[in-house]
Amino acid sequence: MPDNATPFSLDGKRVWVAGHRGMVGQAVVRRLEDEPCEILTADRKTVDLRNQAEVKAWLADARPDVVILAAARVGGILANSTYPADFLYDNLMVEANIIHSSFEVGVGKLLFLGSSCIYPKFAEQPITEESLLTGPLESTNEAYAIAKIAGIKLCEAYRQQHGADFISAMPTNLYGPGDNFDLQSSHVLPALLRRTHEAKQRGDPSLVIWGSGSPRREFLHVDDCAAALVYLLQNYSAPTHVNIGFGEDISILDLARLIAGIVGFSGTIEHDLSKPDGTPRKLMSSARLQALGWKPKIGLRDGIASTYEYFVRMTDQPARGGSSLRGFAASG
Ligand SMILES: NC(=O)C1=CN([C@@H]2O[C@H](COP(=O)(O)OP(=O)(O)OC[C@H]3O[C@@H](n4cnc5c(N)ncnc54)[C@H](OP(=O)(O)O)[C@@H]3O)[C@@H](O)[C@H]2O)C=CC1
Ligand SMILES: C[C@H]1O[C@H](OP(=O)(O)OP(=O)(O)OC[C@H]2O[C@@H](n3cnc4c(=O)[nH]c(N)nc43)[C@H](O)[C@@H]2O)[C@@H](O)[C@@H](O)C1=O
Repeated sequence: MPDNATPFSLDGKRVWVAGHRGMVGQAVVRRLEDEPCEILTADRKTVDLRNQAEVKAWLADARPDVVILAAARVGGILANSTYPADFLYDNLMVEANIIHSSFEVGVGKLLFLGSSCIYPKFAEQPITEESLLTGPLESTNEAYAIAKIAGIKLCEAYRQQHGADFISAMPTNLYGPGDNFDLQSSHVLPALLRRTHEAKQRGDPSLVIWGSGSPRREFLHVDDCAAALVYLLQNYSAPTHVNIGFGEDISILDLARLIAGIVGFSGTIEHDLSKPDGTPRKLMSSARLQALGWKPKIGLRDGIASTYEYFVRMTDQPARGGSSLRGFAASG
């Protein structure tokens, strides 16, 4: 069987999960523990992925058969719009270093993770893979989106020029255990879980959400995302990137109401209109992935409820000597 044929077996393979400490990386590691492969990891102190020499040396030494590129500078709407240079530079460097050096050391299969923000701001809904580069991007995350589009194009180019089996997946907005709960830099779902929990604890009469509440987003549990990523590794080999979505979207106001119900907060919801709304709607078509034979299992209500249990468990820990909840100590 040629190297880039499907199905691709992970049996006995050495798989490097780049970004294994992040929300997606942790979920991918959990999922790969069910496969007969060897999982390789390297933390930021060992390899700064923006540093070409460090990435090259690490890959030349570790010699993975498979690379899952789940490392990136990631953040919500405010972080993206406040630090565009960091989001563009870091992500371009991480992708370019890992994709190029993986090719040089002969990695057999590489999976690059992009994001649904690569699509035009006013793309037709649900958004198909063909919408890429058909219109202007949303300004709040243009820098990040351009870096992610460059990553897709790098994978396509190494496939076209060198026959490398490099593929790309575009997950929708994700949530779950291991998420960043920092109120300034996080995405909406972890931010609202934390803010609603704290409002309930304080007995606040109201809760503030950013923007008008009218934008619609599609949310996928990170364990479903990890399952889809491993499925794509095993069953997909082609130039076109593949959307990974949940199949339904929800307005931010309805998400806030859903979270309030799960947390048990009965106050009112108010709006901070100084904060951006971002793209009005982002519902992807996952028809290509479904045609390959994969669909999600975790419903939004159940997924949020289990993520809230995780959050409460983690926030309990300072009393017992220190929290491992990401972004918890850093914000107010
Ligand atoms: N979260 C979401 O809603 C979505 C995420 N994605 C994509 O999924 C991927 C993972 O995202 P997610 O898990 O949420 O992000 P996280 O921020 O949780 O994790 C990112 C990981 O990348 C590592 N990393 C970043 N920069 C460097 C660097 N210079 N050197 C070494 N390691 C680095 C971080 O290391 P450290 O722990 O040391 O900081 C961290 O482990 C990204 O490609 C993202 O674009 C796509 C769609 C939605
Ligand atoms: C995954 C994806 O994530 C980002 O794009 P986004 O979907 O716009 O991000 P978000 O989750 O931060 O916001 C979604 C919506 O929710 C509203 N909102 C309300 N209240 C809070 C709140 O408290 N925090 C945040 N962050 N948003 C809030 C907010 O105003 C917006 O209307 C990019 O990083 C992008 O690059 C990317 O790939």
